[in-house]
Amino acid sequence: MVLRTEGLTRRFGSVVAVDHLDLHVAEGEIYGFLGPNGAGKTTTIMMVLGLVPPTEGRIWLFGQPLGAGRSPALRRRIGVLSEFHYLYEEMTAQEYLEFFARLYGVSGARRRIDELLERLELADRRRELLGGYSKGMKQKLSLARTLLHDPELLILDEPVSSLDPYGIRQVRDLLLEENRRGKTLVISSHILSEVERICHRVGIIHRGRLLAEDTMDGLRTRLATEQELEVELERVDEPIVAAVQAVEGVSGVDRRDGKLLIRTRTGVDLRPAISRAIAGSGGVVLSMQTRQMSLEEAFVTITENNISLLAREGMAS
Ligand SMILES: Nc1ncnc2c1ncn2[C@@H]1O[C@H](COP(=O)(O)OP(=O)(O)OP(=O)(O)O)[C@@H](O)[C@H]1O
Repeated sequence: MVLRTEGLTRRFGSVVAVDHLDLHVAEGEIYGFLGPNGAGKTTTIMMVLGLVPPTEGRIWLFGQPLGAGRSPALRRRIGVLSEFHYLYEEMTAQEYLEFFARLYGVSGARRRIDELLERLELADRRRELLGGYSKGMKQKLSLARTLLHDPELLILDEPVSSLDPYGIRQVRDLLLEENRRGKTLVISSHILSEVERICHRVGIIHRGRLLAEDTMDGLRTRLATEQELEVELERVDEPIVAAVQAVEGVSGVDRRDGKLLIRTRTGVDLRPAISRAIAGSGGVVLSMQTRQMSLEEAFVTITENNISLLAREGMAS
């Protein structure tokens, strides 16, 4: 495990920002750390970085327990992109990266800086003062700084919050490449469609508690209380709809654009029974597709509607 926490807790007065969190991030994985505003993501990251002391609980980084002091050797193995990065407005991008390269003692800094600026399409703007940079450009430059010393573990707090879709794609491609080179990534975000695209596993945190920690597929399966089947028919009529509605396990049927949208419970495959019901009413099935629940839907479900359900099921401690 690159990162592990056990019973990690942080209180601010009467507020429990992080509540007995057990996280597991394995080497080489891209881990999405998701949660709504105020869920406790930043506080968790600050504790992992040794910037905020935990009230209770323990943290291991690269298998070593995190002590009270911040070890410089440990810091060098981690790259952090936080929302609070301060950029020196009177420096150019080139000067800024050279400054940090010297600070970190990066060898082969010139090539690394060139490569990162090229990858993030900032190379043409490298001689401009950062005061004139847009928010998106600043965010990309902060990411370049985070990657500069080639850290093994990247902790990225909302890495694409200021980026347009094109910038998001650039950053995503760069992060995927870092991961292919063996880097472990922890990405805290609420931009779910992007996280969904690159994370191997996600942890969902709400009010400081971990509601779920699972692979994307596992999470979808566990979160979806209903799934939807989209059935295309040669023709749709009322007897067919009635026959489908009568199939046990079907909770609703809608007609849209000559198709049937059938809601069913998860965990049961009703396709054979539905096919038989349609055929028995004289219908002909042209195609049948199960619609996957996106993480965005899962996330909305988990944070707004299904918390008590999840708590009851004991999906996470
Ligand atoms: N220094 C502090 N003093 C008091 N309360 C704090 C402090 N830092 C965080 N909190 C509280 O702890 C809770 C968790 O906040 P945190 O910033 O960790 O959430 P987050 O998931 O990062 O949210 P966001 O997505 O909005 O950044 C919130 O209720 C917040 O108000």
